[in-house]
Amino acid sequence: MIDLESVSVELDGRLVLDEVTVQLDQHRIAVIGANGSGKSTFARVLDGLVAPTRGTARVLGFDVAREAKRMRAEVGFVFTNPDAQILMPTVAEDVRLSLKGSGLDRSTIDARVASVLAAYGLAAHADAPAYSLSGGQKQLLALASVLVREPKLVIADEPTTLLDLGNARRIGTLLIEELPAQLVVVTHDLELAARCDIALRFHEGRLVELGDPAAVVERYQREFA
Ligand SMILES: Nc1ncnc2c1ncn2[C@@H]1O[C@H](COP(=O)(O)OP(=O)(O)OP(=O)(O)O)[C@@H](O)[C@H]1O
Repeated sequence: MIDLESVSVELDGRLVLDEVTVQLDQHRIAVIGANGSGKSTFARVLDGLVAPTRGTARVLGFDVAREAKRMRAEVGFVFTNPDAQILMPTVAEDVRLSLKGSGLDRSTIDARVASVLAAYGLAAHADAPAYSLSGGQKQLLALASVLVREPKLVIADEPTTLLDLGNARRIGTLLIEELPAQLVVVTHDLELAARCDIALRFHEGRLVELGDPAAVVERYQREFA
């Protein structure tokens, strides 16, 4: 459950989120809108990466400003650029790092890492250097490293932007149809947005529309017709 009450964010003295109030319990939540409209800032508030300047934000029952550390144990954030989150030299080590401190025993960790690498088509690259992967494979690795922790909520900021059509479809289907967790996806891919359960549209820092994704997408497209 996501519950924002009059959340405003000011960065460098500029209002980038303006009094956002919203409650969301849908499984697949799309966030759309023009460049600079505040989508990424909204996503970062949900993960505690950006603190509200005013208002309160609760995610999975946690106050994001005061309980960010506990909340992050349950939330996975996927960045647009996978290089921002790939930390370890090899593919398998990067996935394994996500389970550090999980309290799981070694054989359970081995099994989880192997199963996630297989699920994302990366098993053959397990011992390869992460830098040797293609952009799409890196995005798959970034996702695998987040999802191996089995978060309850996944926040993905434009996860298909860097991908070719095949990989974008593959990741889109994985996120929309296969991911067990709740998903918030910030995207310019309006087809992907339309496949969600609800869409939110931001404009100049304000949440200007939310509802049936096909209808929200259609009205957005009509503005540019
Ligand atoms: N750290 C920062 N300091 C100052 N301004 C910022 C900062 N981060 C973002 N902004 C500004 O806040 C506004 C909203 O940015 P945000 O990244 O949330 O938009 P967005 O809708 O995700 O855009 P895009 O589609 O281009 O990714 C922009 O005008 C941006 O320049």
